[in-house]
Amino acid sequence: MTTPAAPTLLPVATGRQTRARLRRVLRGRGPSLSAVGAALVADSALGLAGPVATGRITQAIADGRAPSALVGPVLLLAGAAVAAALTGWAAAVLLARLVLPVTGRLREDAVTAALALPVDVVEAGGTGDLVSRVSGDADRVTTAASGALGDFVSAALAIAATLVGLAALDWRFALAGLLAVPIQAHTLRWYLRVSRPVYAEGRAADGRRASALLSAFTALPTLRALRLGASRAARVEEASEQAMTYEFRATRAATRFYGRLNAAEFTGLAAILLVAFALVRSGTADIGAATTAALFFVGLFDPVNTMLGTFDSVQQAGAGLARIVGVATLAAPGTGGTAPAVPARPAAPSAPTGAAVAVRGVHHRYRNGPDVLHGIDLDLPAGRHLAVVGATGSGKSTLATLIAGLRPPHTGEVTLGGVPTADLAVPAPDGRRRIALVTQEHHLFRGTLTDNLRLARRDAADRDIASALTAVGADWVAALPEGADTVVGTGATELTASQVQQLALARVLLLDPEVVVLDEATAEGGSDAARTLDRAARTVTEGRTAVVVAHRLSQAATADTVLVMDRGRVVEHGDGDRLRAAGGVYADLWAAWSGDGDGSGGGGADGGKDGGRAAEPTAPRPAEPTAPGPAGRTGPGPGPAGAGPVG
Ligand SMILES: Nc1ncnc2c1ncn2[C@@H]1O[C@H](COP(=O)(O)OP(=O)(O)OP(=O)(O)O)[C@@H](O)[C@H]1O
Repeated sequence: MTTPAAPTLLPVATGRQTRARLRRVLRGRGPSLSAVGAALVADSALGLAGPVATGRITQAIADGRAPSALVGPVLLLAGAAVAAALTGWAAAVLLARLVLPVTGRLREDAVTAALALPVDVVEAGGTGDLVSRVSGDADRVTTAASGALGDFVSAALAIAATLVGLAALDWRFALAGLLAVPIQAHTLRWYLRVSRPVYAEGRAADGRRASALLSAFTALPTLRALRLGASRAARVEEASEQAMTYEFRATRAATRFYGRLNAAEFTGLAAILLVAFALVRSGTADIGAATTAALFFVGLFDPVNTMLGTFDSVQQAGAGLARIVGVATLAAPGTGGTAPAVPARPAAPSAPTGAAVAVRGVHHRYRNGPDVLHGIDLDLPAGRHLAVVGATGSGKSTLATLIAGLRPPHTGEVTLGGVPTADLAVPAPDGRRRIALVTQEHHLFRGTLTDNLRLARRDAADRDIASALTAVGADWVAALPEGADTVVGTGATELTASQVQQLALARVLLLDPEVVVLDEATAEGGSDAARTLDRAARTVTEGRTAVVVAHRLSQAATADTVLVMDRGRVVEHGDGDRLRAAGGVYADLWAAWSGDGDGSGGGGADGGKDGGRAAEPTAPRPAEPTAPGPAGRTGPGPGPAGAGPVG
């Protein structure tokens, strides 16, 4: 069987990291832990009352005593049963109260950490793997912690109490019972050796299956259009088969494990009965003690099987926990992969001083691919607007995501007010977002339109939402059946791509960031929708530092500076009017665009989309260093010299 092409899975935490994380979340819960321990110990001790009472009853009958002699043991039996029920119930409740907040916190931290992960880490790891960690693994840990863990501890205590009970009857009973231990220990060692890698590989196979499923579902329209459904289904099936293979292997190991445990039970019980026979014959023990000893040992079957059997779930939970903590170690800034965990909220970086953006010597590549940006340098003073133009694939969106801090550059630095923008993905201590990015991807969550906008600011008042909608020209909201309270999204009121884009811009207004990066290209140039979006974009960028990827040249017309990119390099940079006059690449693009119409937006800025004009190789002009311009602006000034390239 061949392995389906799989993304590099996210890392798994080491045992030390996982234990450290557990210690952190359990800190301050000592009293709850003690209460659970006390309830479990009491429950285990009460479990011995049954065999003791039965032994006494057997002895009374063997001695031919009056029925009244049975009253004491029967009362002991009944009392112990009631008390054991109460302690068992208390232990379960106390354990749930301890475990549920702890596992809830673990899951919450994993989700927080996952949301803070750099985009390229998620892309490299596969969204499916991430989803399987914060859902399947987190569920497994919760279930094991509230079920198997309690069973495991109470079984261990029951075993300890029974061994003490056997020794109290006669040390030889305890010794006979211990004969089963080497077989059990050997069985457990064998099982752990065999099953541990099976579980770890099984979890990884689950992650690959989830990734395959997720990518198939997200690409559904494309798969249908290209009739690729069958081949994609075959890949999902292959990933499922791999996951199933591990499940079969785990089941086979578990069956053999329980078979070997039965052999251990048989050996121990046979030894106890032989010792009992010898002790009764020699008069060292009576029938009652022999009965109690045999019942003690039989009573061990369940706890031993439970304890060894819960290794299954405990192991699975351990593997799941290590995978969850692995996400957290990646997300913890500056941990170097050895940090015990992410804090509840990742540490906020130092605050930027001002809203100027600086790009220094930036090269970027996706995973192991070739460089798609080659040595970009750029200075954008606070409050200035930069338009980025260039052919399809020239690196505009990549530069935009680096400036927005969605991913760190491979080499070089992108800063806002002196702080790397990738660190600013975490909101400032005052909850404010410094940078907002509006991309070409539209995200409309099913819910009311208001809910969709409150994603940007949870406490936004209705009037703030109304004024944000007005500012982006979303007059159509008033015509919806319930205005801003209308449920929108799949299966409800559907919105056009341009309307969704307006909502994305309205979100930026609510977010009120210092820097806005716009990389949206929904509307055809020259259409009413394009004009509305251009107006909305101007409103959103007003008073902020702005980077606009100009998919329509109309978007570049009002920028302070224009940056022209070609094949990952800056080939022109400067004032738009002067660049047009300079007769270079931008002038060509402008001519092509305005030639299509009257300059009101008839064509696209992407050379590739315009018949490949700007997609032709463009010879870079001699490099020019970035230097403060005459009016305090940095980078090539607006004069003819400014029409030259930067990088
Ligand atoms: N997530 C990604 N993984 C791998 N390669 C990518 C990724 N995104 C972009 N690229 C590659 O990086 C290069 C630059 O792409 P980018 O999207 O930045 O260009 P662009 O100028 O914005 O193009 P467009 O106008 O079509 O959006 C291209 O070769 C593209 O194939």
